[in-house]
Amino acid sequence: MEGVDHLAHERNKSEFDVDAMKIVWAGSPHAFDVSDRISKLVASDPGFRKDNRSTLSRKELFKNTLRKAAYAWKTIVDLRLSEEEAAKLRFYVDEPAFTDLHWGMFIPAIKGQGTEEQQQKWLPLAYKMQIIGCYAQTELGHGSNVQGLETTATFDPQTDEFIIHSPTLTSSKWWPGGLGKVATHAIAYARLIVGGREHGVNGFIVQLRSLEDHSPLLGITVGDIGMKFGNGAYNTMDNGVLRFDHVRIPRNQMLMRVSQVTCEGKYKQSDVPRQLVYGTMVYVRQTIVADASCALSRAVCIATRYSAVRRQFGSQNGGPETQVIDYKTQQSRLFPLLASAYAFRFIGEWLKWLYADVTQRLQANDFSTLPEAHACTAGLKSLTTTATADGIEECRKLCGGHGYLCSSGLPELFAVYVPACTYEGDNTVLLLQVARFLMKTVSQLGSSKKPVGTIAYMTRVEHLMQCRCGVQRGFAELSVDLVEAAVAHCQLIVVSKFIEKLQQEIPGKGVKQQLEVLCNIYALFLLHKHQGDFLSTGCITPKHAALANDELRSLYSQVRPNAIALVDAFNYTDHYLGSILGCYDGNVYPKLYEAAWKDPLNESVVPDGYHQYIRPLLKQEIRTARL
Ligand SMILES: CC(C)(COP(=O)(O)OP(=O)(O)OC[C@H]1O[C@@H](n2cnc3c(N)ncnc32)[C@H](O)[C@@H]1OP(=O)(O)O)[C@@H](O)C(=O)NCCC(=O)NCCSC(=O)/C=C/CCCCCCCCCCCCC(=O)O
Ligand SMILES: Cc1cc2nc3c(=O)[nH]c(=O)nc-3n(C[C@H](O)[C@H](O)[C@H](O)COP(=O)(O)OP(=O)(O)OC[C@H]3O[C@@H](n4cnc5c(N)ncnc54)[C@H](O)[C@@H]3O)c2cc1C
Repeated sequence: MEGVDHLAHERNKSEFDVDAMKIVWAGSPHAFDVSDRISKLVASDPGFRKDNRSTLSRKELFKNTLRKAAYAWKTIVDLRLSEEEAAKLRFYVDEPAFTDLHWGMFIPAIKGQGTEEQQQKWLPLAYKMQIIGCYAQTELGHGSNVQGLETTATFDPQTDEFIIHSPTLTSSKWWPGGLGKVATHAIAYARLIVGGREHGVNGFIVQLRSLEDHSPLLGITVGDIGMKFGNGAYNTMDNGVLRFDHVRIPRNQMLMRVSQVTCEGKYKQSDVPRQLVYGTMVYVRQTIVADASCALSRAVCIATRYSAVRRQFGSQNGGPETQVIDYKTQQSRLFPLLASAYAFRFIGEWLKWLYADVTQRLQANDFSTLPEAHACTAGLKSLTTTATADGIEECRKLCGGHGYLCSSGLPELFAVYVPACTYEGDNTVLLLQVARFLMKTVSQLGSSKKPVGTIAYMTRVEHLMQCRCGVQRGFAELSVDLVEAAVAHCQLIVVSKFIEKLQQEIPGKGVKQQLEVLCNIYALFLLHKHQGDFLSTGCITPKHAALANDELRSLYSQVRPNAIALVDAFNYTDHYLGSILGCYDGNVYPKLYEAAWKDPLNESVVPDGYHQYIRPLLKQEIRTARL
């Protein structure tokens, strides 16, 4: 029945203060207030409805996305929302759109790689959305290999301009979000050529479309690259293709914080690492880690609530069947994902601190922690997105057949999420960067340069020094093992930062105890999953492995009575979850049944096509094959 909380009996089992846990999950009382207020604002406004997406054509879907983005901007302006509240509103609108790239990459690129003067010119236009930007780096022929990009930017000293050109088909920009139909400007990455000499890849602000009638400017060929995975999903985003035919831009539209070109045509490299040109990717990778905890927690919330509602087998003397959340196999699949959602939340908080710290250091020309920041953002982006994509699929399977319905919210969540394993850096390519960082650290063991921070533990692996003198097989030859080592390194960081989180003052009855249980589940689940490595390297004995498995079972039993409360702590509205299986009141079956009849296919009792195709079949009016 509507209005009845079918999960009340589960919520009454909770052994901790859920409201206090909501603050922990949000990060602070202020952050909780903003999230709670904005999520309810979006949920209550029919202008942000999203339950019809799966029935729209691509063009209808995209136009609806533009409408929502404009409506969101009007809401932000009318309500005078702060930058923080505006970002939260776009987050809870929950639809990939050009605004992600405008706010999430175009503006950060100008802030990170533009000079003060360039920031003063372009940021006010971008903040007022008087221009709409995208981040055009990837090309048809190159994405991972940035140094392989082919677009050229040739300086013309006669006119004090750069000539931006796509010399080959494979140099066509391909994938940039927002580019296909909306962006008026791009940060385009191109090979800088001055006086016939190449100076690597740099970013250039290029106007693509007229601000009067939105038509592509002279020399610009631009469009959408076509349908992507899933129906709705990421098809709300106009990932685009872009070709330049000798497009001229003023010299002051090359982002010049890292490198400069003077009007005399002199190239100058600032005394900052060239890799700062990659700074926007580092920024986005750290936001992607926080986003992983959001996506995984959404899937876990749905699967946990539904696992408590769903009963299957086990009826005694006509009594109720067993809740599937009580099966040990369901717990062993679900609870490590619940623990991972919390673990990724805290590692996301730490990574945000690390990024802010390295950014502050960079302003003082202190580049000492840049390599570690690159390795951490790359590795943790890879680790958390892989685990989250796999976790969302596991949550779908945990919900049985109904998990495959669009009304479960899980297929759409999966389809929107999985490109995170690729964009902002293919996950394997990024792990190879971590592996390179680890090998460089090993090569420095024994020198005066002592490993600190997240690699401090490597001082204790002196034996690695010997292997350094051993048979040196190439990095490429050992890359599979090195990628595994990179994953292990990142997992150690996640566990360490979860433990550090527990050293902090955490208010609320039973809250710290619950987090300790989840931290132990996260760590012991990894130990169990990789016990072969731990045993073969002598890190643990078979007895330790058995003890760990026993402890895991005990920990699952400790989580069980708190599972619903632990996902309630995410404080997601039913609107944001977009899932009948995960609805707060657990009133699943009536909602599933009601939703079915809303499908367009049920607008008529007799389906279109019956008279044309089925009736002749049934009436044997179609010549049957000779028997
Ligand atoms: C790193 C590469 C793989 C290789 O680069 P290369 O130049 O060849 O370097 P190497 O030779 O490997 O290494 C040389 C040294 O440089 C060091 N290094 C490398 N990279 C970095 C770095 N980034 N920082 C620091 N140092 C670095 C390296 O360690 C070596 O050091 P050493 O010599 O060993 O000491 C490079 O090619 C690469 O990065 N490839 C990956 C390409 C990539 O990631 N592309 C991404 C394109 S953009 C994209 O995909 C966008 C997707 C959009 C998705 C949407 C995301 C959400 C939007 C944001 C969130 C929403 C916010 C909304 C807010 C709101 O609404 O308000
Ligand atoms: C939804 C989506 C949105 C995107 N948005 C943008 C955007 O806004 N702006 C933008 O510029 N780009 C964007 N991209 C592009 C994205 O950044 C690239 O696709 C990504 O960096 C991967 O590069 P690639 O496609 O060249 O993959 P490849 O590198 O071609 O990957 C193919 C395979 O090769 C392997 N591989 C590659 N190099 C190595 C190596 N050295 N060693 C071992 N294995 C290797 C990879 O691991 C992978 O298995 C987007 C992509 C997607 C899917």
